[in-house]
Amino acid sequence: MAELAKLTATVAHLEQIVHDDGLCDRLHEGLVADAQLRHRVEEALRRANLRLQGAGSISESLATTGFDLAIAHIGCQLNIWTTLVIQAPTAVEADALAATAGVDGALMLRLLRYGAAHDMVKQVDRTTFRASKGTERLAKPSVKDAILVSVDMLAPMALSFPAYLESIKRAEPDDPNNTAWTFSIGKGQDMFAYMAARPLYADAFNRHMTFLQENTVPWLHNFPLEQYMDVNKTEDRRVQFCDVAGGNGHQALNVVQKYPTLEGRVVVQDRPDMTFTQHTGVEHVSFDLFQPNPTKGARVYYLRHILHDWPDEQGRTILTHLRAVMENDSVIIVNEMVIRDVDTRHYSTSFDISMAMGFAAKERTDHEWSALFTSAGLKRVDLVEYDPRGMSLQVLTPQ
Ligand SMILES: C[S@@+](CC[C@H](N)C(=O)[O-])C[C@H]1O[C@@H](n2cnc3c(N)ncnc32)[C@H](O)[C@@H]1O
Repeated sequence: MAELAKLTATVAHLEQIVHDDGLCDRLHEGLVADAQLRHRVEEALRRANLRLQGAGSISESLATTGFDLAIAHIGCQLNIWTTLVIQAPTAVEADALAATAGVDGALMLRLLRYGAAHDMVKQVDRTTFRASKGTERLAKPSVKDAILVSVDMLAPMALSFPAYLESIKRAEPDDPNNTAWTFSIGKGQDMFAYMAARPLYADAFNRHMTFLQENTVPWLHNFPLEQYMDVNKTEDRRVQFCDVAGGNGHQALNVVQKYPTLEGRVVVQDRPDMTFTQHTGVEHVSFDLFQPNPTKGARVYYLRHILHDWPDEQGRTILTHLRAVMENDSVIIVNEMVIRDVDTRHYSTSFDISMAMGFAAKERTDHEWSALFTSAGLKRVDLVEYDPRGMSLQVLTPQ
């Protein structure tokens, strides 16, 4: 069959990529610079793999879904990835790694063999391993943070989702006080309050939120934010940019860095129990999303990954509080996913389901966003998709 011959040639090309580190690195660099192509490659490889699998393969991959996460986490806990990266390019005997980590030698060999089959390490011979690109990635603090949050928080929450849905009689989740999270790990406490009481997770989560932007096209690259702020005005202490529930302020920092002549104030608001990173040029203000906003008349109120954490009723309250403190020339800029109605993708639908689990909230379609804004007395005057995975900027003014 001609199609099989074609597939054989495609697979041979992919195998060549997999086995040639230099080629892999060059392609990786190219994809970092081309987000559209990177997204197409990710989707095409993932979907082709799913489409070509038989029922047996699908049940095997579903049955082993959590294994990569578990082994990646064990590797972090035992410092396997960092040790291999420090030793690189020298290869290390499994026994030596086992002795350093205080683990049984035979077990270490099996963990490393799994790692080699899943691109976490490179196997040199029967008992020797060295760092690969995959090991370097696993050794990055940001990846370690994501693994920790996933193992201790997200994965257990996801596995409780079926039982939780039964407990709410299969309704669409819409109560932020009763979510798969509060039902399982949170034991009644919402995720933000849970993390605020546990700095290990709050810090990892905040660093993860900062890291998220590394995998998307930076929103400030092509967006003319200067149209909405007074970037060159002197002696004006008006708030120019207010990052509403901005976490540790990394987005506001990007604004200060992009507009060094910005004279007005840049403010980051978040919960009083949230620990902030101090950034030069960025002020911190404690606030509550559900109380009147203390920062009046800012030029820009910016919300990234906030409204997707809340159902419509709470989203409307958040926007109404902002609407109440806007001046005639103020805008709200919402940096969120606009999820497609059809031809949906892995990234956006995964986020959507995780919002349902964690917060009884959702990623919204174009239509759902418009309805939410209108219900809060706002109108959308611009919509720019800046990332191929659907991340978009929506500019709102009072109606
Ligand atoms: C998903 S994070 C997004 C953080 C930041 N905007 C970003 O894009 O990295 C949600 C933020 O909302 C804050 N938050 C949650 N509930 C809040 C409340 N009731 N009042 C103020 N901030 C809140 C959290 O502390 C957290 O920093």
